[in-house]
Formats: sequence, structure tokens, C-alpha cells
Amino acid sequence: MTSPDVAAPDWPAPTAAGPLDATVEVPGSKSLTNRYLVLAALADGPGRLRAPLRSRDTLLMAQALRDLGARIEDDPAAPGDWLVTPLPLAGPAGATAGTATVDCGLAGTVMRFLPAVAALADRPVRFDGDAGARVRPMGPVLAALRDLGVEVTEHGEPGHLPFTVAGSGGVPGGAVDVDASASSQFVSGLLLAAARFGRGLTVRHTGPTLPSLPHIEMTVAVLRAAGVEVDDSRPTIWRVEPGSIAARDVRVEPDLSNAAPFLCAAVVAGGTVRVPGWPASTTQPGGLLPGILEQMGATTSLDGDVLSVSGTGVVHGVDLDLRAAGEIAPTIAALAALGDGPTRLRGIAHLRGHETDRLAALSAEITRLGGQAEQTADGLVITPRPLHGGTVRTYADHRMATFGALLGLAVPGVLVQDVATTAKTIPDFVGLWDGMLA
Ligand SMILES: O=C(O)C1=C[C@@H](OP(=O)(O)O)[C@@H](O)[C@H](O)C1
Ligand SMILES: C=C(OP(=O)(O)O)C(=O)O
Repeated sequence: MTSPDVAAPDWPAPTAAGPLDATVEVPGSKSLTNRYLVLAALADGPGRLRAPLRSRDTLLMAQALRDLGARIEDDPAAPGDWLVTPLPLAGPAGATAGTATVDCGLAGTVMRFLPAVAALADRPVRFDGDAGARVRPMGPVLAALRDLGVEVTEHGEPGHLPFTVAGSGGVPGGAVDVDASASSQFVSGLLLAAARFGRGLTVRHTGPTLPSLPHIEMTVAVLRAAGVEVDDSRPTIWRVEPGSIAARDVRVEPDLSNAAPFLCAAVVAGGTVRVPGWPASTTQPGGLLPGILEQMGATTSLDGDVLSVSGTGVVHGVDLDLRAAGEIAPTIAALAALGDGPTRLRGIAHLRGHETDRLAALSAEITRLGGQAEQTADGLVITPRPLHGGTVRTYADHRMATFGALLGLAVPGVLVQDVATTAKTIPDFVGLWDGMLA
């Protein structure tokens, strides 16, 4: 008998029997799906998302927008697509009684993108999420909203979930400073709603470092594609003009960061893995993967829209600044632990505020399997050692689970705790992984 109180058994990560020869269809991008959903909910008419990601993070975003008053429905004529009818945005005169609630789960995009949208709502909106979400940094978002005249009440640790945003039907906008050194999502969340502010918004980043710049560029690109005027000509300052957001019919690119473990499998096991639907140009940070994997010993080619990565099983150690692409760091760390020399990963101090403290988690789990990995002020130094089997702890972090799967290809006896946590961004990770190895 199973009971929800009984933890699922650890997943025995399969070892690779030989070189790979596989094509893997990777589901849609989390970051694009959740941006398109927000913009569709703020648009001036009904829109459509084609091939959106349907995973925990995007289902939470869709549900949250429904809870705020949008309609998001499956299209019976095109299975998988979402039809979006925007939020009413009634203004103060149309104020609705009662508090709406938003469940953020562990999704950074939900907790950082929706408070500014909630400020436009016609009632208070209470935000909360998983236990792990309550320790993720939120302070700069809440401070920025308060600076813009929005009332925010915190219910727990200051600067963290849970909190309530008192939606009052509109935000005057203007200009705001935000320290986004802990997450680029602080900037993206303000920019996504800003065209709906009375005077638009100028956001100025004030912190010492800025992670994940491609994700901010992605925000600017999706806004411009929806007809919003954005000036990003000055480094770390963004200006969004007030105006309407065009209703769109958009197709979501595959999630290139979720393609990473599959592509890296070819580097670890040898052989070739292909991912179709690879965009010719993209703002996804996973677009940096081919270059990184070549440095680590792979060969890559883009034939039409199919990216192929081939490896020999030999992985080179590297010195990499991953500031622009922190979300692929756990995957690169797995490669590094199997490398032929030390690897230094830099520019990723902000990973301490991801789904878990990823620098601590990666260091602990590499060490648990017999490897060597030390934290630095802004990253990791990984020195390959012969690894042995053991149980990889995943800390509710989808990328720690795929990290464990990748190590398991080369190291017999690796078990991955709570592999179901991959559902945060990949439906059926185990099925896709087994399919790649079949
Ligand atoms: O805007 C986005 O969609 C994201 C931005 C990045 O966040 P950080 O800047 O907090 O790393 C990235 O790591 C996350 O997976 C998705
Ligand atoms: C950091 C990540 O997620 P989130 O959007 O929750 O910040 C991630 O997916 O690696």
C-alpha cells in the first residue's frame, strides 16, 4: 500500500551501457511560458500560447493568473495550447471583495513576476509557497513596490514570503531603484507589468553584480514583441513606456536549460544526442551551451533546427564564468565532477538563493559520492576524484535531481532521492531519460 506520507523510493539512476545515439524532444521553456502567460494576462485582447511548458512552475503561474481573474483554458482544437483571456483590470471602481491567494510553490518566476501584477488588481493578494520558497530572497521586489506607493504587508520573515500586496486597481509608476544582485527576476518582474503603470517605469539596478542578464534581455524581447516600447540602451537601466500590450499568438521554444542534462549525457557517455527545435537565435541562457560543451571536449553542430552534441566520454576541466547562465551550473558541475582536471565555476553566488543553496548542495553531494568540491565566495572549485555510488540528496531542487542522473550515467550505484522533483520544470523526466538510453 502507498500513502502520501511515505516518501517515494530513491530512483536508481541508470548507467550508460555504451555510447548514446538518441534524439530527445525537450518540452517548452519555463521562462518563456511564464513570461508569455503574464503578458497575455495583461494584454488588450485574447491570446494563444502554442506548445507551452506544462510543468509545476507553469501550472502554478496559470493558476495564479486565474486566481487574479484571467481565463486560461485548453484549446480543444489544438491539444496542448493555452487560450488566455486577460485580467479584467477593473480599476478601483470595480473593487472585488475578499483576498485572492497565490500559491508560488517553489517557482521564482511566480513569486517575483506576480507581485507587480497583483498591485494592478482590484483587491488584496496574498502570496505564499513551499517551505523552501519562504527562504528565497524577495526583499528588493517588496521594497520597490513600496517605493512605488504600493502597500505590502509581510506576514513572516521580512523580505520573504508570505506577504500581501494591496492591489488598488492601478500603479502610478515612474522610477525605482532595485538591487538585483540576488536575482535578475527582481528586474524582470517589474518590467513585465510596467507598461500597465500610469507613467510606465524606469528601473535602475543598484547592486554590485547582475546575474542572468540573458533573462532580462528575454523580458525586454517579449515586451517588444508585444508592442511595448522599452529602452535598454544604458547598462543596468531599463525604461518601459506606458501603453497597451498586444494580444499575441506565440509558439514557445524548447527549454534549452532542460535540454542540458540530455546533451551533457553524450559528453559523459560518448556518442551523440540531438535536440530538435533548437532556435537559430535565442535569449535563453541555454543558448550558451554549445560553446561551453565544446570547451569541455564535445563537438556540436546545428543542422537546420537540430542541435547535435557528440562526446567521447572524456570531459575537460574548465574555468567558467556562469553569471549569465546560473541555472545550468548544476548540470555543468556534474560534468566537472567527471572531468580530467579541476574546474572553477565563477559568478554564481546568487545560486545560494535558488531552489536550495545550490553551492552548498553541489559541494555536499559531490563530496558524498567521493569527489571534491569546495565553495568559493562566488562559485565552486571541483576537483575530479574517482566517484562511488550512493544516494544523491536533491533538496526539492529539480536541477539537483538531473545532476544526480548525469553522474549516474558514469558511476554505478547512484540513487537519486525524490526524482519526482524534476516535475518543477520537466514533465516525465524519467521517461525522457530512459527513452534516451533505450
Ligand atoms: O527570469 C527567469 O525566467 C529566470 C531567471 C534566472 O533567475 P536568477 O537571476 O535568480 O538566477 C534563472 O536562474 C531562473 O531559472 C529563471
Ligand atoms: C533557478 C531556477 O528556478 P526559479 O525560476 O524558481 O528561480 C531554475 O530553474 O534553475
